[in-house]
Amino acid sequence: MTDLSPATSDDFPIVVKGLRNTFGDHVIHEDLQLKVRRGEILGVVGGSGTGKSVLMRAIIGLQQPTAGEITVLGHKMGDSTEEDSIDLRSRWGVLFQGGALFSTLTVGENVEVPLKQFFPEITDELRSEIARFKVRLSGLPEEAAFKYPNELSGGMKKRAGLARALSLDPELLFLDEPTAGLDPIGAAAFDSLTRELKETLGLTVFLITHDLDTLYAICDRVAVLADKQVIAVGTIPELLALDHPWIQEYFNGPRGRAALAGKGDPAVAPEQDAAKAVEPSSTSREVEPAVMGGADSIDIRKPGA
Ligand SMILES: Nc1ncnc2c1ncn2[C@@H]1O[C@H](COP(=O)(O)OP(=O)(O)OP(=O)(O)O)[C@@H](O)[C@H]1O
Repeated sequence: MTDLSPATSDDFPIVVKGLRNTFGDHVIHEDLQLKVRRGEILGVVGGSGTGKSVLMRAIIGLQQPTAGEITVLGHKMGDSTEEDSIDLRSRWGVLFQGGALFSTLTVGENVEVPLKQFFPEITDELRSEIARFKVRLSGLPEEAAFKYPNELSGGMKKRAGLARALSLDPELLFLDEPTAGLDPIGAAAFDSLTRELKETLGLTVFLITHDLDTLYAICDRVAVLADKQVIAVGTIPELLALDHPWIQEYFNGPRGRAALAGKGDPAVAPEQDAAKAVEPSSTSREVEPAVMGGADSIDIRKPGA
């Protein structure tokens, strides 16, 4: 059985124990356990409808669990005072599927929304300057701050959503299928940006994805959701060593093998250069694949354990 007792918020900014989520009679999670390590990019995978987004929403307090305990940055969710929970919400950023930008606000104004909410004392001028900085940090040209979401390409919208997620200098970044709908070049550039931001800003990243290339390129570990639980957490080689049918089919199926073959393929480099041309001012760079291995890193949950 997975040992969850020594978790501290320093080592594990997110700890989920015995989580149960239901919608009426529909049980999504049952006794789900998960620990996210500080400074890692944790990829979260699972078939459609296995509850990846519900898990993310539960962690950030948008979904009230039926049972279980979620501790984020040392605070037990649901137990905090109003003041604590406001403080907590200012320490994470979320990029929802589709970006979830306000269509009637410019990109810059979108980025300013959390700043206004959490730091109302900041002057208009400073708030606008911070927003423009976050827009640039997300690999967009500064002029994009003055555009409306409908004037942006899909890739630029994702970056705008990322700029808003970064507005409060978060410690935790939640990304829900960030590369969905992007062409392979745009997706690779977004992956590079995620890795670069994680390294330079010291973020811990919870990344839901169906994108095998993303998993291979930037995730330190991967958590697999199936049968209402996180059935395994580890590096991809560690997961590949497991005899679980879904894991084998996912990573060893035709798409998994293609993603593995593409990893480290020298042809990737020119594509990523091309990405810079497609999305002006991209801060993307080629990233080294995440270091794999580490005997202590695998965490396998046996069904029923
Ligand atoms: N607000 C809700 N009310 C009722 N059922 C819901 C609600 N939100 C999610 N569900 C159900 O919970 C299950 C898990 O949904 P979730 O969106 O977390 O899946 P997912 O693993 O993220 O799927 P996908 O990979 O397709 O995005 C689904 O069956 C979904 O229909």
